[in-house]
Amino acid sequence: MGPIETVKERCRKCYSCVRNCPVKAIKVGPEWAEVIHARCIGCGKCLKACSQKAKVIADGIEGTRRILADNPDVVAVLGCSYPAFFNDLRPGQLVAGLKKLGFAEVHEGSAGVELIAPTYKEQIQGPTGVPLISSHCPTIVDLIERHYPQLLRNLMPVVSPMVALGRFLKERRGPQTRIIYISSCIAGKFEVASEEVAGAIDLVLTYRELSQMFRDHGIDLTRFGDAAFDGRKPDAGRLFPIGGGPFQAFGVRNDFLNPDYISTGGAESCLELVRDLAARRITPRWVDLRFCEGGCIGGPGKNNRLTTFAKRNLVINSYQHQDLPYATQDRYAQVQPLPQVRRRYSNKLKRLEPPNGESIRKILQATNKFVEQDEFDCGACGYPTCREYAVAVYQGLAEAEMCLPFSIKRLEEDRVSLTQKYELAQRALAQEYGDPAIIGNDPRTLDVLKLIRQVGPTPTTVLIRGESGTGKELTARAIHEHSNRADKPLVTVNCTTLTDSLLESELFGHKKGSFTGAIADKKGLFEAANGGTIFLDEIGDITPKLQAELLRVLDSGELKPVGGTVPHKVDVRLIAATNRNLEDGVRDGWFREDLFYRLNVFTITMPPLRSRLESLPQLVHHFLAAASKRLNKPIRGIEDRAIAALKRYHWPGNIRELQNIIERGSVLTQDNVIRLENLPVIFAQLSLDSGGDMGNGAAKTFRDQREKHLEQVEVNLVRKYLEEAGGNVSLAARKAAIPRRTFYRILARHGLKGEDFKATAPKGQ
Ligand SMILES: Nc1ncnc2c1ncn2[C@@H]1O[C@H](COP(=O)(O)OP(=O)(O)OP(=O)(O)O)[C@@H](O)[C@H]1O
Repeated sequence: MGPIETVKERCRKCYSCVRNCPVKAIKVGPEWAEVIHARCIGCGKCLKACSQKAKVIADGIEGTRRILADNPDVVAVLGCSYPAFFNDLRPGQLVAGLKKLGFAEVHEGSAGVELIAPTYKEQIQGPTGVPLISSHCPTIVDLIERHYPQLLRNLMPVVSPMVALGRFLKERRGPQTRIIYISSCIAGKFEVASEEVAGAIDLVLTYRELSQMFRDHGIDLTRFGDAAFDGRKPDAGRLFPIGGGPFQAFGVRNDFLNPDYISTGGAESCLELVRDLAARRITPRWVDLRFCEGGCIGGPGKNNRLTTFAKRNLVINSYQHQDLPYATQDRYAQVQPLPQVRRRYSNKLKRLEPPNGESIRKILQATNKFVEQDEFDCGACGYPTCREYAVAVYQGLAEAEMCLPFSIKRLEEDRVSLTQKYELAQRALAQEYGDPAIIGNDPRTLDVLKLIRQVGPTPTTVLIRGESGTGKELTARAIHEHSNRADKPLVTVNCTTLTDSLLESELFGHKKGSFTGAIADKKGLFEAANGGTIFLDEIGDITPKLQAELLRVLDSGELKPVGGTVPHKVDVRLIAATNRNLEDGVRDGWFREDLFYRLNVFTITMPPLRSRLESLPQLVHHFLAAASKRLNKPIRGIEDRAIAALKRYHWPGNIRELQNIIERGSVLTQDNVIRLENLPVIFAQLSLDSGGDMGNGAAKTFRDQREKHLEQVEVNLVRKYLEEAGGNVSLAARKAAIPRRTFYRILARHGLKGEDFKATAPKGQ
């Protein structure tokens, strides 16, 4: 149990505490980041850094309540820095409030400074041997005991003013006295529990906790009159909490040019100085260090909005105006005999095993850092460099997911891999339940069917070429069906959906540990297709590196998984497809010539739909039947004028586009017959351009034809606006820039309704 605890449920693992902890005393686990008490120096940086308030100071309120309830003789000591934090109250009001809470006496902690001053003076002025480091800041003591034990003998062998005063008070009042020290310092909570000084102070309460107690008891200090302090009245000790204050308090004459005496505060400066001392780069006589910026007035135990300088002024002011109410009791009048103030320190360093170079290399590689340039030292993990982070991972303080660039990349890879798996699953379903028939009775489709029948039963590699949506995959399936491998798997891979490295491992498999995330051996798709066929769709999109590997597999018939050393035989027939011009690729250098010739053994070129329009009606009826089944809707047929319009289109998306249009029309039709109106607007236009029948009988005369044309233009426009507006008539009227009522009239004239267009939100058709 230490002074800083973690509220696990609040921790969001943002690593802010890791980033801000000067001694890296935070261990990040799978769910939260917690303080390692043996390494913690109680500086409170993590408290300030945690926006979620997941780091909290061990509560002192409950303990104080218990002590007050069980003992009649409880003394409150206000830490030296209190004038900087309770600036909106008179000190006498604070004393009155503390007495109201049940404290028997109230003392100023700065009185403790006088108790240690003689020993300090003696030490500083005597032969020192090594540079002395003041020991009144418990964070500095912890820093040296836990992280720089080589400086133990530099630590001033004297207790802090807090402990000295605690001992003094107990000696004067008897051991039944309980002493609560109220401070800005949370490391003091640590200090009072340490073996060397145990018993002097019973509990340390922060200023914030004291304020909370006043609130809990409904005590409004501003209404209180002044009560007097009971202890010894301090003098220069009041300057102790600010940087440089101890010089004054201990009567050390300091000149800023004198390198013998140094006073500094703040984590950075203190760490720098401690490192300098540890490395013997400087040899002053005495250094006065406070881990908090500006001294104890920068302590984390209570926030107020004042700057360090304003707080410093308040402390100086309290020293200069010695008019506080005091009623020093007789037993404290004499400072002699002084309490025992000497103390020793112990080595509390918990050395964690350092990793060797090989372990660091492995950890770095596990987060995609293979060469020095991969080490960004971005600091997002909380460690300033990737190497320090790797050491932390080795020592169990950090985990791989903390590396942000690595995690982002892995998420991206996972996304791509899931997309691929989803596609594979979809294709498998289509294979299982889809209709593999190749429809068409035009000469070019019949040629394709003939080639399929010829090449199917052979082991020959086939390259299928053609525009998108012309049926390349369907053809690949038909070849497999016609082969003597039909009872073996057909594995389809879309080469565009995977990154190069992922595709290689998907195709050829990988060995455990061969790259990040390769947590076990994995078989590749080539192996899954063993005995059957592999269909590599969009083969024109694979990189030259993978082209080389593919060529090697095709030539040798042997497979080597990523990270593996031993190749093994596979018996797989390859069918590849592309809509890219591979000859251009060979010429421009993005496709290997040798692979091109290896694939181009038997080529089937799929004709575009616009060159086999004779088969369009047959295809339409095929897709109608399929849509009818899928939509569970008894579609009876399609109007002739709709077929005629379909035939006039140039079909850039080929058969897939036709299939989609028929499915859309099947959704839209209200009488189970697909009409021209159920097709995208462009088809009505095509029908019009052909001078075709608009559906109301033949158009004979010029006047009739013009009338019909104009009407049809109007219908088309209105339908377009309605489609764009997703059936919302008001919106469609606004888009058309005509009054809503006029728009309604036009709709009524053509028998159109807004709701018929609800499912036809704009698709750019
Ligand atoms: N002749 C055909 N008869 C029946 N359906 C066909 C025909 N040609 C294509 N299709 C259908 O059209 C859709 C597209 O076909 P396929 O996926 O095979 O085309 P593709 O050329 O491989 O397309 P892409 O290049 O975009 O991968 C599929 O649903 C397929 O079933």
